Amino acid sequence: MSVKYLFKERLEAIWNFGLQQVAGKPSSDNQTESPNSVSTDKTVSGVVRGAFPMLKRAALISVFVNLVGLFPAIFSLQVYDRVIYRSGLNTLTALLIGMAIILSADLILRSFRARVLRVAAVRIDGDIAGRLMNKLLAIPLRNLEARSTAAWYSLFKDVDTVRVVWSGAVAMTILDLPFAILSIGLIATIALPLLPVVLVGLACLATLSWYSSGEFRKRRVEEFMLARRRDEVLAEVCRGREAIKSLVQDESAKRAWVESYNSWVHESFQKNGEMEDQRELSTSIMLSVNVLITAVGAFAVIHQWMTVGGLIASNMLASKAIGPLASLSGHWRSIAHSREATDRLDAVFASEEEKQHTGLNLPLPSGALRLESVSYQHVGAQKSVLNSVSVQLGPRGIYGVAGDNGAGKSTLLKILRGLYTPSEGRVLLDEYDLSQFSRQELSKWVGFLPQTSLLFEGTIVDNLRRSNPDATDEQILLAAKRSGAHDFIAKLPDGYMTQVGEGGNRMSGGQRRRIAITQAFLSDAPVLLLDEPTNDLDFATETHLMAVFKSLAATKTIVMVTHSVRLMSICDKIVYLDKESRLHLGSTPEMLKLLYGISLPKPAVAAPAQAVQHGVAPAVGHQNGADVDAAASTGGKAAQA
Ligand SMILES: Nc1ncnc2c1ncn2[C@@H]1O[C@H](COP(=O)(O)OP(=O)(O)OP(=O)(O)O)[C@@H](O)[C@H]1O
Repeated sequence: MSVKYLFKERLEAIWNFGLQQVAGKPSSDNQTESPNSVSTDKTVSGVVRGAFPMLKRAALISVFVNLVGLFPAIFSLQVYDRVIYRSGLNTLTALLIGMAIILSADLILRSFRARVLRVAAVRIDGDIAGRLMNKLLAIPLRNLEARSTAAWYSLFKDVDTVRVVWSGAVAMTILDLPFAILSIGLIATIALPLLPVVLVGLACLATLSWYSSGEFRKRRVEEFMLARRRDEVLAEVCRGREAIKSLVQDESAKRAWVESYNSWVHESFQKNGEMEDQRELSTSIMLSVNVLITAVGAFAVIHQWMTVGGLIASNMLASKAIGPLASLSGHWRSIAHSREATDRLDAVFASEEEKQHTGLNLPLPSGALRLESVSYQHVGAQKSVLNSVSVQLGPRGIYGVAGDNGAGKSTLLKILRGLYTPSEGRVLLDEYDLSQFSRQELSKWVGFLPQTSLLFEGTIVDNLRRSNPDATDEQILLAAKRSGAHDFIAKLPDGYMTQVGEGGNRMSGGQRRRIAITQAFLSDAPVLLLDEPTNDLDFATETHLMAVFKSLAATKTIVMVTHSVRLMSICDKIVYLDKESRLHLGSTPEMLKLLYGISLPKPAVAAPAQAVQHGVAPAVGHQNGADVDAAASTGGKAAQA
């Protein structure tokens, strides 16, 4: 089976394992020794331990690789001491045939070891990356928001860092290190006078290695911390490209980038300079050892304490004995970086997770929402956004949420959706405390439209199915007609198969909004939470949606945050969040009068043709936008006066 499919299966096993963990079911894989068994140890070292059988296999192959690696030196010894002195051409032929076999075995063993290490490294990478993805999806939104997007993204780079140490040069150096003893033993046997030279070389390299392990001992690689900062700035610049261009913020963007880049490049230049010096020094030590071996060896040969063959062979063996230690000086940095990455990943793996599935199949609630003394404080915020608020919304009807910018309206909606857990108090949906359910369970009961409409690369229909993978084509069509999205989608050359681009950037703001509203409509939940639903929408679409909302409110509880007085006019009640984060509930006419000095005109009942055409009952109430707009402007003027 190809590696591609092997690891696809493994990633699926990790994903299923994550789901079982979330569902609270024990994993049957844990008890078996199948290649896809997933360790229950949630740390990076746990994952590495899972790959121990492969690493042990690589260590075992290393024994043979290192034994076979002694043969070229033995070959030289035989050629110089026996073949040359005795003109033994037959012996030379036999030795050459033997060496050809040994060198072939050496090549096979080395390739095999490299492959075993590569497979172990990919398995370690796949397991950690798979768990990280599971974890990322399970971390509560509040904690996700506490770090920048780039910081989360860089955790996946940490996985690469861990993998690099377990594969390739670093792993091979570590595996070869203990076998230096074999070369030293052979030198002691064939050229004892050279042993002190080799031991002095080893001592010098060990000292250099200890010196170059400073970052490992400090548990901090400054250069990589600064590289993370540089990447964060870069990510922010890329994300804000439109604002930077349109508001001509080039200078400040460049300044922020230059600052982070300079700090990184300064540290990188300095550290790489130190590393290069250390590398050159270790090369010099190795060359000096070779020169000294030749000099001391010549002296010993003259005094017949050893043979010329022993001298040549010892020079080769000395390189094998001290080579891994010399390489280690250059690998400390990767090892230190990997340990730092491991600590960071372990901290994330140990962090709090969202509520897991209860597994219960409860009857659909009627949609009555009740907040009981709810307070909420964001991570790192000085004060609470909501202060002991209590209110009952629904069942059924439309509730508008009004308040100044930053008053906490979106936060309130996220609490009602179960995305934020109250710092104090509780939220009930019918008689159920929301905090007992998982996000997935709640999605069947509570539909949500976020303030910003973010789509994912793919087609329109892909994006719609993301919010309800089981939706039928008919349900998608109905939801799109309700949101007003169908009108523009039907006119696109590729219709529902149109590519939306990265983040939906091939769609206009209003088109993105209509798709996002369709997504919210696709969940047939008894509660619908809408954060500024008609942002970016044209007058006609807003009018159409007002009728749709009114119609849906006959069976659902709709809570919508809005700054639009026109939209507020269709609400049954309005919740107002004041500057002290307190909540006030009143009827729409009463609150509009109180907040904006607007008196609503008499209800008009003309339903928009589009809404009726899409099977939506006529809206009742104050949906006559023109009247409200006129009233709003009068009210605004009155308030100003
Ligand atoms: N992730 C966050 N971390 C820290 N503070 C936050 C976070 N999100 C919002 N806040 C703060 O919480 C307060 C309420 O924010 P929220 O988005 O709920 O306000 P809002 O009433 O919806 O505002 P607007 O009308 O401008 O959309 C603000 O002071 C904001 O700075």
